[in-house]
Amino acid sequence: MTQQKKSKSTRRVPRNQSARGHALDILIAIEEQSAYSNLMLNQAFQKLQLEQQDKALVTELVYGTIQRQNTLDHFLTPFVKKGLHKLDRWVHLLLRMSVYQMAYMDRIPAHAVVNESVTIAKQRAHQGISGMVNGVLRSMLRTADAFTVREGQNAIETMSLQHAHPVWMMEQWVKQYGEETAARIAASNQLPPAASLRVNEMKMKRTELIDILQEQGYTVRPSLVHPSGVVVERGGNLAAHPLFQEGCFSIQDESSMVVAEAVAPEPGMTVLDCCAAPGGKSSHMAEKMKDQGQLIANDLHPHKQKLIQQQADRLGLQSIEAKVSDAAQIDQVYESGQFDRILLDAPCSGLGVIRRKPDLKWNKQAEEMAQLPALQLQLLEAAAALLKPDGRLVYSTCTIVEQENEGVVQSFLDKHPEYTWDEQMVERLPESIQTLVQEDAPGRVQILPYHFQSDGFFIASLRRTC
Ligand SMILES: C[S@@+](CC[C@H](N)C(=O)[O-])C[C@H]1O[C@@H](n2cnc3c(N)ncnc32)[C@H](O)[C@@H]1O
Repeated sequence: MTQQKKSKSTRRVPRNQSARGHALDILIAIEEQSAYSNLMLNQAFQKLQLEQQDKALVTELVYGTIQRQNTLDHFLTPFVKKGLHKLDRWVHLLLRMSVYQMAYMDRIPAHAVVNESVTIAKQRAHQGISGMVNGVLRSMLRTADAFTVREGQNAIETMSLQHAHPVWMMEQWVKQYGEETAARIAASNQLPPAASLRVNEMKMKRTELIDILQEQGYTVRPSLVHPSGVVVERGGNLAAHPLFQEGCFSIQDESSMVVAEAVAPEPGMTVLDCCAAPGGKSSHMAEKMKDQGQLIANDLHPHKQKLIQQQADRLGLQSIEAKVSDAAQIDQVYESGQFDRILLDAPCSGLGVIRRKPDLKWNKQAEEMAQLPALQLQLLEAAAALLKPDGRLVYSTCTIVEQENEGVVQSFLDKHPEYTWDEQMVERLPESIQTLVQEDAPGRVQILPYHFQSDGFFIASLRRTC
């Protein structure tokens, strides 16, 4: 988020707001409260009761303005003579949001953007500010290359402006993946995420769900990633759908669905999910077990236990037991060698889900991320003590950072000769994902956000030999 800004805003808060006015209020609230954009949008929508069309516009303006903030500032800088850092926070955000519409939203005519932005400025402050907003936006429109990225000081800086990511993050990805792949990851992070559903095969077939939703006017298609997945291209909030309430499907990203395939628990087994809330993968595993056996769904935070239980109740899954404990000490809670399968879906930097949470990329610090592998290794070691000989331990994250993924697993294997890569994992994965597995590394897979326009995910499977 931006560092500048006078803490006291000079704005008045108008009543009867337009969709753009609401979007500006949400952007201001996100900055002032350092809040997550998705949570802030949900909260605002509950209060505002907007039409579906306005909701879509507000969502696009909020996500787009946050997604592209460094590029938008780059475009604005030559036109704001006193410097962006001297603007009031809300004026800066209004300018960013206006430039986002002019540079990236074809369907809104530029003059309409200027007029609307000037009206918003007039409603909130004195004429000087609306005059400045008008002047800046109109001179941008008169300048032929106002919305073209200029060369940065080096190739990485130029990429960071073109693809709207912090320089340090682009640097890290170029080092790990090379320039071309890093650019593809960053470019795909700008695309809006599609919603996807996982059908509960205990209650319904995927084709049945697709037929029902299509008849009701939703635009849906089978997932190319997972055989139980359904991608929703148009139609609205499915969390309110009666079939969701009846447990016929869950809302889950397509990459997330692959994790339970790697674990592949069977009916009657004893399974531990170490970091389970809100319960997406626990419920998927329980469904695969046909709800027979015992699935301990553990999380650190007591308030999240309820989320897991609600999920299990909605889906009618009796085999899930929601528990609370610190997974770093979970070897003190259960007997060693107790579990047939263990999943550690570890807390991570989340850099695979930037499409859903664009604020992540501006808030994360490289130093803070550097602490994660030590914690992840500690969690993996505690979990590993609980697995039966010949059992399976799956480690997954929703990040694309090598140190948190293969790096953690390799450090673990170096210290634990009783564990080895599970080379059979590849055979259990959906065909689409098998194509991503490297021939010489069949026990792990890195899904990148551009592969299927789903979340970036790392999945590794380990086998206990003795
Ligand atoms: C990636 S999320 C898990 C998502 C979950 N597996 C699902 O599919 O719905 C990571 C979870 O780890 C939990 N967590 C973080 N540190 C933990 C710890 N030390 N012990 C147990 N859980 C922890 C967080 O509360 C968070 O819910």
